[in-house]
Amino acid sequence: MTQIAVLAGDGIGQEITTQAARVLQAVAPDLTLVEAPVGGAAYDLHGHPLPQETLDLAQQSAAILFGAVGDWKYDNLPRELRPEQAILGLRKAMGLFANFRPAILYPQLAQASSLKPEIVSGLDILIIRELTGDIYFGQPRGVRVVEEGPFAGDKQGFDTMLYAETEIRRIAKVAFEAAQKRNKKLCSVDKANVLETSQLWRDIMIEVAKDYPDVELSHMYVDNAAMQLVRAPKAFDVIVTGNIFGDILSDEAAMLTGSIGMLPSASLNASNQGLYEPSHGSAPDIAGQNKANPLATILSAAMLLRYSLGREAQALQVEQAVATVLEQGLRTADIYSEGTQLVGTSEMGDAVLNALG
Ligand SMILES: NC(=O)c1ccc[n+]([C@@H]2O[C@H](COP(=O)([O-])OP(=O)(O)OC[C@H]3O[C@@H](n4cnc5c(N)ncnc54)[C@H](O)[C@@H]3O)[C@@H](O)[C@H]2O)c1
Ligand SMILES: CC(C)[C@H](C(=O)O)[C@@H](O)C(=O)O
Ligand SMILES: [Mg+2]
Repeated sequence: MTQIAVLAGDGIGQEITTQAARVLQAVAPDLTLVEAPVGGAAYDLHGHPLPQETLDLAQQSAAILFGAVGDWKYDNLPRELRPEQAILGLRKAMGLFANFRPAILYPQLAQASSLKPEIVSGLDILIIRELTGDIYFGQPRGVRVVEEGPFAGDKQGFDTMLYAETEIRRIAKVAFEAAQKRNKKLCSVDKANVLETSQLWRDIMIEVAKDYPDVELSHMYVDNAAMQLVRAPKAFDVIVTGNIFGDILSDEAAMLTGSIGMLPSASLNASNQGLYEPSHGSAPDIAGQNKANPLATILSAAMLLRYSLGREAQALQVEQAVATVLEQGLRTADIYSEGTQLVGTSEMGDAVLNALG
């Protein structure tokens, strides 16, 4: 029995994972999908965003299909009880350090992108984001009172950006190997002109590059990368970067594809156990209205089939079905343009199911 944990979470999480789970079950009826609460939904039920039973289920499953967590109503809880701790906790507990965020423009969506069609048409880039280190997890962090200097007596918030050599080396290897399978161009994004963490990152990238002479390594500062992503995104092939820069750049790249509702992701650990989720959040502003685009989650399910289960043919079947519904002109509100047909979340799911062939 191959078990998949389905963790829907909050906001649009339930709506989008319902559609992705239907698609997954249709292409792979042998999979056993088991649901568990996570995020704010789990806090409401069990007083914790990542209950032990949910973590156990995730760890015992072949892969995890994840929706999204978070809602403004939990923003005043102590940090360790906020919904976002569930996804951060899963990444950390399962060692899911390698996050793949492919930004691919489906030709049918060239009009939906906020950039001119000629800038984005044919776009196919891969952002590889380190996911278990950096300022997200660095200690110490907290709020203290400043003792001296111009701000003495003030409360001061602080976080620590750090990366160990091993953490950089292992994400570098993943990125070079991914680049080898594509156009053999890897751009490492950092802020080495200012940050020690980034200088070490760059030094290790250069060192690891020696083992991959067929891959062309370049470096770019993150501010420039943010600019180049909207100026000439097709100049990139694979981007590798740290946790916080990758978070920001992947949302930016999402818009190149027409909508954040189109960007899937895979988060893998050393044994290719994986968590699959859209790159977007729980979108509380449109939750419960059948408006959310489920395609990023459906495409995440395709990545699950490919990366955790090695089922390339089924993954392609799902991706082809997504291309078909876009070709048919069906659009959720976020990717709608004149002359196309506006549909809701569940209708989009129905259409993908019908297109599976
Ligand atoms: N991995 C995760 O679970 C995850 C990721 C990002 C944000 N969050 C959380 O989500 C909550 C909302 O955060 P936010 O508003 O900054 O980001 P968000 O990604 O949830 O939403 C940003 C904007 O994009 C729209 N959007 C997002 N997904 C969409 C979809 N599938 N279809 C159509 N439109 C979509 C939303 O309506 C909103 O206008 C916060 O609590 C945040 O912490 C969770
Ligand atoms: C919800 C939040 C913790 C998360 C992150 O910052 O990693 C999200 O923005 C993402 O991109 O998956
Ligand atoms: Mg993010």
